[in-house]
Amino acid sequence: MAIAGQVALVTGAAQGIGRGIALRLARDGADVALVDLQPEALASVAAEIAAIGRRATIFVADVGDREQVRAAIDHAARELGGFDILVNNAGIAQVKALASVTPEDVERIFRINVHGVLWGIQAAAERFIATGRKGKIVNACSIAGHDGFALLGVYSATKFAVRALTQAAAKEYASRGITVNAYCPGVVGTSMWVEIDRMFSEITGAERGATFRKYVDGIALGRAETPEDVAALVSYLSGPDSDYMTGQSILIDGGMVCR
Ligand SMILES: NC(=O)C1=CN([C@@H]2O[C@H](COP(=O)(O)OP(=O)(O)OC[C@H]3O[C@@H](n4cnc5c(N)ncnc54)[C@H](O)[C@@H]3O)[C@@H](O)[C@H]2O)C=CC1
Ligand SMILES: CC(=O)C(C)=O
Repeated sequence: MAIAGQVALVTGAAQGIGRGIALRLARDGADVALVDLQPEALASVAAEIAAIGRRATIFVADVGDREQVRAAIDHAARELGGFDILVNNAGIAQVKALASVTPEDVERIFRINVHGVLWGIQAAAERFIATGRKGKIVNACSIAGHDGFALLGVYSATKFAVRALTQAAAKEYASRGITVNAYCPGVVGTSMWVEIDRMFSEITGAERGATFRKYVDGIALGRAETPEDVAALVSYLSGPDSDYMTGQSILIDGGMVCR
């Protein structure tokens, strides 16, 4: 119960990895603010957290909008009585050949995966400094933030950008006792991968499920990752055992990409 009584805010918490992280932080003893675009799914995760015995509050916000991210953090602090941990998890993927990428594609993906992380870092750090908290910021990166993947070029670029923001923010806020790290999952069996697999099929003609299986075949530990695998690392990065770690983007991918 290393973070018992602390308040965490998780974006993209309605499903997949974000839901897994929110439930894990609640089991670790935190009260959790759940942010996403999907109110009904958020309410269902909030009910799961209540069943664990922790408080949850939901807030519908688009992480690509700076003011909405600020409002979400204000809401969390007001409803749950503080603010200690931000997990910038929300993200989207697109599978497309670089030759076909449009300015609209780039703007849409960067707006959520990169701007969303930046607005979260800004608003969280400002509040941590104002309240004297040595807060924790944890960002969603990816294996694609360590290695550029074919047909996932723009997505990969966003995750390299998240690594850069994580490093810069860690250095800017270190003197305030705020740590900033990122988790880099491999192939997690969520809706995102169902969608990635579908988009690969459209481009390459591969049968549905084949791209997912091909990627899983490249995992040394021999299985796809679960949200719970990722949440275990986020739990560590959110708690006091990682107090001497900052600016790191940690691979948790079953040995797919070794650095
Ligand atoms: N699934 C995977 O294999 C991997 C995922 N990741 C990263 O982990 C994070 C979570 O991924 P998954 O859970 O797999 O995805 P997912 O697609 O299952 O869930 C993403 C959640 O983010 C929400 N979201 C999307 N745009 C939003 C916005 N503008 N504002 C607020 N919420 C928004 C969605 O409604 C959804 O609930 C993402 O940043 C992704 O890039 C990284 C490596 C691998
Ligand atoms: C979704 C994701 O980050 C990859 C590369 O699978």
